[in-house]
Amino acid sequence: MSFGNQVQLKVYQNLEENIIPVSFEELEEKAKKVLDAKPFDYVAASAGAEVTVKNNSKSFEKWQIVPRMLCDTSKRDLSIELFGKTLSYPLLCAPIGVQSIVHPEGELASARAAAAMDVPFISSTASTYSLEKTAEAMGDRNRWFQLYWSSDREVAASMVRRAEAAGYSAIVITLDTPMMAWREKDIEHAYLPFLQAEGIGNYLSDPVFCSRLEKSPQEDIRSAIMLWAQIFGNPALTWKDLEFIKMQTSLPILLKGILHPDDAKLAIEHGVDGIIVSNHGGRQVDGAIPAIDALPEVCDVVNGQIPVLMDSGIRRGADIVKALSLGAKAVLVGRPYMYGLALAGEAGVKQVLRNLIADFDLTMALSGKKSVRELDRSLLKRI
Ligand SMILES: Cc1cc2nc3c(=O)[nH]c(=O)nc-3n(C[C@H](O)[C@H](O)[C@H](O)COP(=O)(O)O)c2cc1C
Ligand SMILES: O=C(O)C(=O)c1ccccc1
Repeated sequence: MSFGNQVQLKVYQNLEENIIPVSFEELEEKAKKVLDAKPFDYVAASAGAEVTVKNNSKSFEKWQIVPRMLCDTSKRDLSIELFGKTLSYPLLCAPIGVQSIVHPEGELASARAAAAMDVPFISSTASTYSLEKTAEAMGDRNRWFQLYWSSDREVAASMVRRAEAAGYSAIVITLDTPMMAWREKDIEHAYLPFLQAEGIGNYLSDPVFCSRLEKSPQEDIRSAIMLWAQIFGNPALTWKDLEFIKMQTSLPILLKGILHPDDAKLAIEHGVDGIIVSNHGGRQVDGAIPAIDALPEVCDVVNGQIPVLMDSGIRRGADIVKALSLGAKAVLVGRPYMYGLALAGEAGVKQVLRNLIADFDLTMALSGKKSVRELDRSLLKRI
């Protein structure tokens, strides 16, 4: 038997390092065993009756790969070009807030793992550690900053400026979460880590945020938490407001949470540099369309003018092959790396990323494609 790829070879050679389950389902199950119910449910659960999160996965199954034969896939290229940089793989770590609830090193461990695997890390506004500390953990590796647009727009502007100064190379504005959705598990547990000051590291270290407080967060953490709760999201935002953020930075701006083709059109009209098709892993609008089903129409209206990325339901290599074949330039992995983090910190995240890349490379090759540029809709059949 021959090994299909270098990453796979590494997976086999490092069997003793295989410290976490390989399958997503077992990974989730094991994370459930080691974590307390509150943080586990915060990560695993979704909005409402959790219909959308289930359909995110089910809809991937509706798209089936029809592999091609005799295509010489002995040498393969997984790299892509994005905003003037070469990415080794069409994969990024999704922005995930408050990672310290599953592991004390939180985002710092995930960011180090992403850097080691040459996977860009998207740092969340709602991180436990500040964006500067996360940047420091990554050296010169590619990183993006995700913005939750505060209702105090000077706070939002300050974070964007800090991100640019700290070497982040793109800004992702998440549009689908101006407020937290109805998440039944979190309500049952009465669990919101932010109320214990977890996940607000970017605010506590922000000069504009701190200037709004009478006393420093060290002297009066309750007031800081209250202010955070007041200004976290901004449901009043409209397309016109994008101009303000664009004025704060020269970095490319992506909009995350696009599902409707008309919103994709508006995004282009308003001069953004990229979009991320996402339903936030089913955590916001329960009943929302699965992201993989929204992707083809969005890609049709975008028609190659700007890169379209996607997340929500990426679990295995075949999911990446399908998303890219439907027009995504790259995908974001979410919950799987949180479970890797919960089980084994930095090494766990590394293993999740390495397995996903190896699986993607093999699935692409066995489908008869030697580079991501060759993936298109002719490879898929919808049932
Ligand atoms: C625990 C958790 C926290 C998240 N925090 C953020 C966040 O701070 N900012 C953001 O844009 N998206 C956030 N997301 C959404 C992810 O970026 C991504 O859209 C989602 O995880 C994709 O779904 P999947 O994990 O089921 O694949 C979060 C998701 C989870 C599971
Ligand atoms: O939990 C989430 O999905 C999320 O996006 C979020 C929102 C606010 C703070 C932290 C995470």
